[in-house]
Parts: sequence; C-alpha cells; structure tokens
Amino acid sequence: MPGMRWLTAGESHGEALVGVVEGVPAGVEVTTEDIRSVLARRRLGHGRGARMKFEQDEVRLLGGVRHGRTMGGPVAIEIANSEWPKWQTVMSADPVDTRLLEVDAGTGDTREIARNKPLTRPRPGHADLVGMTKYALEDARPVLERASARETATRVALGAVAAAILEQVAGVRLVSHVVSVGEVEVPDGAPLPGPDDVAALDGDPIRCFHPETSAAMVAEIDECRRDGDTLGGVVEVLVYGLPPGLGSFVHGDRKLDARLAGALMGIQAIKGVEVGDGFRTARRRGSVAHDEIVRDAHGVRRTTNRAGGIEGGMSNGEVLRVRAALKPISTVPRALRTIDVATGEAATAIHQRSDVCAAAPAAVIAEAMTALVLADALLEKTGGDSVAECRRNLTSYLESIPEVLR
Ligand SMILES: Cc1cc2nc3c(=O)[nH]c(=O)nc-3n(C[C@H](O)[C@H](O)[C@H](O)COP(=O)(O)O)c2cc1C
Ligand SMILES: C=C(O[C@@H]1CC(C(=O)O)=C[C@@H](OP(=O)(O)O)[C@H]1O)C(=O)O
Repeated sequence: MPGMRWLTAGESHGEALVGVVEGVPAGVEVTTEDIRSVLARRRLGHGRGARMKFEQDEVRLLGGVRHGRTMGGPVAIEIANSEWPKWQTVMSADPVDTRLLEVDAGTGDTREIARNKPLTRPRPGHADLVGMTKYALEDARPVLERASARETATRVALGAVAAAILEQVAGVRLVSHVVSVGEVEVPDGAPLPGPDDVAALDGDPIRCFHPETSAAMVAEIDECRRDGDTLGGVVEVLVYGLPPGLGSFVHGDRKLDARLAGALMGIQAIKGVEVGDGFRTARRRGSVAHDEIVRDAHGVRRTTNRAGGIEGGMSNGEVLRVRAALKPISTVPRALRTIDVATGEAATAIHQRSDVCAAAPAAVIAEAMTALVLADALLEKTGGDSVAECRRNLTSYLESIPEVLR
C-alpha cells in the first residue's frame, strides 16, 4: 500500500477526539510530549475565545507506538475534551432521560437546559442551515458539533507524526506563520522565515515574524472585538529540504499542488489556496512569471522561486511555499440576520462562546495538513516499511540523479 491515509472522529463537546494515521513506517521517533507541544501551539493566538484558556487537549497515544517509536501499524491518538464533565448528558452517545437535562439535581443549576435547547437560528457562514437541511435535523447542535474546528486538534496531532516522518527520513522541516489579519499585512519583500527562526515566535500573540505588523494585528483584533465583529486572515507554510520529484504530472489527482490545495481547503473556514506567487502570477507576463534555471557552484537551481517549489505537480527542490485564506469567524457577536427554522420567522443568528480571529491556530493547522500531504508523497516515492529503508531508497534515488541535473 503506497503512502499514508488518515481519519478523525469525535465532536467538539464530546468526550474526546480520535485520529488514526495508517501507512507509517516502523522506527519513527514520536512521543506524547511531541504531540502535546504542537497542540499547545494550536491553542495560542490573540483573538481566541474563552475555551482555549482552559482546554488541556489531554493526549493519549493509543496504538502504533512503543517506547517512543512507531511499530509499522496504524498510529491512534486520543485528545480528551476538558469540558466533557459539563457536557456529558447533552452529548451522551447513549440515550439519556431528557428530564435529567432540565435541572442539575445536585446544584439546581439550569445551564444544561440552555445547552440542550434546540439551536434553531442558523449562523450565516457556518454549516448550521445547510447541515440541518441535508441531514434532516431540527437542531443545529449535531451539525456544529462535527463542523467545528475543534476537530483540527486531531489533525494537528496526526500532523506531528507526519512531520516526524519528513524530518527523520529526509531532513525536511516546516515553518508556518500569519501573513495577514483583516487588512493588516506583513510588508511585501519581508524575508522568509527559516526553520531555525521558529523559536522567535515564542510569546508572539499572532504567530507573525514581523513585530510591528504583529502589534498592528493585535490592535486590529482588539478593535474588532470591541465592535462586536470578527476577522479572517492569510497564513503561509514554508517547507525546507524537500527532495525534487514528490507528486507527479501524470494525472490531476497525483499532482502535489492539487493534493495540498485539497488538504488546505479541507480546513474549516479556508476559502482560498495559493501556491507560490499564485494569483499575482496571473497578472504577470511569462518573461517575469517563471523561475529561470541556472547551473553554478551550487549546482542546478532557479534564480527565483515564484512557482513556490512546485512545477508540473512535482516538488522541484526549491522551498515549498503555500498560502491559505481564512474567512472571518461566522459566529458574529453583532448577530447577523437569519430565520428561526422552528417558526420560519426572521431572527438574529445564535451567538455563543466563539473566537474573534483564528489566524494563528489556522497557521499551525495548515502546517499539519501540509506535513500530512508531503509525508504521504515522500513515502510514495521512497516506499519502505522502516525509516531506515525509506532513507536508503531516498539516498539511492538522489544519488542516481545525473550530475548535470543536480
Ligand atoms: C482554528 C479555527 C477556529 C475556529 N473557531 C470558530 C469559532 O469559534 N466560531 C465559529 O463560528 N467558527 C469558527 N471557525 C470556523 C468554522 O469552523 C467554519 O466556518 C464552519 O465550520 C463552516 O465551514 P466553512 O467556513 O469551511 O464553510 C474556526 C475555524 C478555525 C480554522
Ligand atoms: C474548540 C475549538 O475551537 C472552536 C471552534 C468553533 C467552530 O465553530 O469551529 C467554535 C468554538 O467552540 P466552543 O463553542 O466550544 O468554544 C471554538 O472554541 C478548538 O479549536 O479547539
């Protein structure tokens, strides 16, 4: 079986989320602590809602790893939802006595009534209305529980396994950052961050390498929050050390850019993906749109990297550069117009605890999705049931490239 595949399950307020990644070679070093640290990065970001203040993302490696190394079988990861005790009756998998939902017998607390009330005023921009239509539901709860970006915690955990494969087989490293929030953008021509610069992001509230822009982004989010509004942004993922020839030109669904676009578009609220200079390239003439090929003391290289490291659906050995555009959060405090589907009357959309801007976590999620796609493509190229075998195959491929092409 070539490559890898992955799946997630679980709801935003269920007991836990579960992710499985299959096709992982034996011998990949990965620990619970590695996964914990990427999840901690995903929780950060100025503009996150109240949940991220207490969410612990408690991780358990349930299968596929022994003594810190993968064994060749599927890797299964569980992430517990910290609030589960509060949601236990509302989200119980088994039928419950609904009278229990009316009043908390111990405390007399009635909060569970609110939580269990059918949500009938769908939010424009969220999955609520069309999800209720499609799945024949009178309540938006089952829709939002799975549509929620809470699920991306699992993808980030699986992405940590993929990043370990990339680094341990091929020395590939990834960097993700926020390049705009609303209209506040990192200036054109700002140097691209490298993998060793990531430490500089520690403590940055936005995951932006440009301190002045980061401060302006924070101010923009604060102003937006005061206005009862929400914001989107653009995130970028850079990949260093990718060998040439991952992906293929032979068929649309084998193209690396197509696979990345699909994976990034699959993240909640992502509405655009750009590879390299993307949309800007469409405005240029060919003579200044492509990357000329030269051979010098460093070997064969491109003089520029407008293509963002992919030509003909294959990695070309340059730095891979992809961007994803995140729409503003659709739970807008200054509630938008909708209808109450219980009555058909005009109403304002449900408002509940929510993020104001999710650009910083979106960068971490985009990095994880990029890692999953690239690890899949790397394993396709290098085959191998163990890290050592993949490395041997990669070395043999790279050594077989004629001198004149290197
Ligand atoms: C990290 C992250 C956090 C998000 N947080 C929220 C949120 O708090 N409230 C909300 O309404 N949407 C949030 N979203 C976006 C919704 O999940 C998304 O808009 C919804 O599932 C509909 O899917 P679509 O936007 O892809 O069409 C978030 C998205 C991401 C990536
Ligand atoms: C829980 C996460 O993000 C959530 C994504 C989300 C949505 O609608 O997508 C809605 C909010 O959920 P809640 O109503 O429970 O606060 C966010 O907090 C997370 O990223 O871990």
